[in-house]
Amino acid sequence: MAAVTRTTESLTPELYEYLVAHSAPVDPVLRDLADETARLFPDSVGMQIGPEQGTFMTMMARTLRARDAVEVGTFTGYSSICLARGLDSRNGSLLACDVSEEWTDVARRYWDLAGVADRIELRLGPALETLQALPAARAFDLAFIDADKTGYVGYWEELVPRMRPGGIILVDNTLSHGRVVDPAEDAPAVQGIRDFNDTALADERTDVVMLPIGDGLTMARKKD
Ligand SMILES: C[S@@+](CC[C@H](N)C(=O)[O-])C[C@H]1O[C@@H](n2cnc3c(N)ncnc32)[C@H](O)[C@@H]1O
Repeated sequence: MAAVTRTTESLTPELYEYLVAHSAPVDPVLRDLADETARLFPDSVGMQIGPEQGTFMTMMARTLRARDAVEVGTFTGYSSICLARGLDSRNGSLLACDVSEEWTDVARRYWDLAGVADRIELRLGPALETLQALPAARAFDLAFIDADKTGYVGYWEELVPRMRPGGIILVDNTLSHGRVVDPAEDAPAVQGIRDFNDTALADERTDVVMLPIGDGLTMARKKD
């Protein structure tokens, strides 16, 4: 292994709180959405991205001046609102893919409240089929993958060719809560993430960095 010059700090709960408090504040719509999701779906609320990740994704969309974005795994809409807010306000569009009508019904309500409903198109159904059915010319500046972990390699293979040069793919949960490095861990979801991480690293069409945001956020840039 190459010499390590400096490592990332481990975050204590106090440090994490400080980090969130010193990032752009979460607005009332996202706060209400997080609260309602916790109330309606207490066993699933952990699937939602955290506030600093949401802010980072909005900034990423703005920095890229992204017009066309796609999300694989929408749930109740937190990450889709963060992405949509960063898109070009005149002609930005986000294709949101999910299988759950129940969860995305909540998302639809909050897209209205956040004022981004006009720039989000929801497609219900297995996301791999949705992506495979897109017209050949459909291209993206920004993509976010956050659905079934065993499907990540398939989503990657569909999305990389559709990314514009310089486009960014963000991929969630790439540390699998630390389980990626546990040799005794052989759950399909963890193996799916390991396979994805190896696939992305070996892919010569992109440059990749894993960021210690949330449960690990991989950022891949399509080469020019
Ligand atoms: C981790 S959650 C997404 C969380 C969301 N990005 C957020 O920040 O609130 C994963 C989502 O993927 C969806 N999903 C699971 N398998 C899927 C599939 N094959 N195709 C499309 N969506 C799928 C689930 O219904 C769920 O809403």
